[in-house]
Amino acid sequence: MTSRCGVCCFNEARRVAIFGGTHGNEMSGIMLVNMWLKNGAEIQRSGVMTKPFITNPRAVEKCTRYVDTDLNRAFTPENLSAPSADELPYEVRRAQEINKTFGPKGSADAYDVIFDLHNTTSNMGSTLILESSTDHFTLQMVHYIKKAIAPASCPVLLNEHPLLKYSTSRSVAKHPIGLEVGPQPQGVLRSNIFESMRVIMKHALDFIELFNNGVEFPPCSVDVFKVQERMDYPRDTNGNITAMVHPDLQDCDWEPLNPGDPMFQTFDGRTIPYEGPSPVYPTFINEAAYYEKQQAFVTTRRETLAAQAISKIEQ
Ligand SMILES: CC(=O)N[C@@H](CC(=O)O)C(=O)O
Ligand SMILES: [Zn+2]
Repeated sequence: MTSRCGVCCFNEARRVAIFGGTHGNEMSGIMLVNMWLKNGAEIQRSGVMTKPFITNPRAVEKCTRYVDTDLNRAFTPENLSAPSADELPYEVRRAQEINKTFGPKGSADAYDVIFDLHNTTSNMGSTLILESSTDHFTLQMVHYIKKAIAPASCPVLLNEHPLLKYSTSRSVAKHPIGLEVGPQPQGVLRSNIFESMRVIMKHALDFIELFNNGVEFPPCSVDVFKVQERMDYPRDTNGNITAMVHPDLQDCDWEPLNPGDPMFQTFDGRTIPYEGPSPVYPTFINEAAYYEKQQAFVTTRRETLAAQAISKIEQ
């Protein structure tokens, strides 16, 4: 990136990948990518090479989140630099292969943009996930997508948390972006979720085409939900959960949770309230994959980010 008069200049985004099956039981992304592998006409844009790719084929085959370890946590410097060996967990070997093909992570050779398609059992709608508040290219892209799908909403989750941020598959790209659409049960394909995901991808690729064609995007602001804290279920000393997400909180992703509001309900009907100091916006409420990660939901706060003007570097 270079800068002139407050405009961030980026190279054209020529190499773009769409990942599906980072989790092998999140069906909409898998089905879309498989469909585009057969016929990629709808994801083609002039001047852009868009590569659909199944990231965890063994997990997809078994329709399970992962085989040995979560691929979407595996792109750490340690894993990516480990000497290749058959004894490594399958997903670590796979992360190394993906890093070779689409990275190397952090290098000039890395893909420009990677979209990573996920589904959640939570009622999150179509959510875009960002890993950086200072990547003006992705900020402009999410601003474009939000405008394009309005009045439908498209919340943006920003995960820059020093402890809760993880090493995603998409993180090998210069501009990583996650797309999380729900609610959809694991292993189930829902047509409304599939279509929402497809529409967002259409607008995202349109944005890249406009950018490559020289359209300059003026400064704008983007409302995001910034990750604050992981909230676990109440558990007994054996680690078994002793309460459920409260019915008043279930499905209420992105709605304010105020101090004193019901949060969990014990099996004998007692309510456990939220006791934080101020309102938060919960999301990933009751995500199936997060029971093993000791997370009932994650709290966020609203923030408005400033996106600088962007333009392509003229060659
Ligand atoms: C439900 C699920 O898999 N969510 C994703 C979110 C992301 O891609 O950042 C994950 O935990 O990896
Ligand atoms: Zn996922």
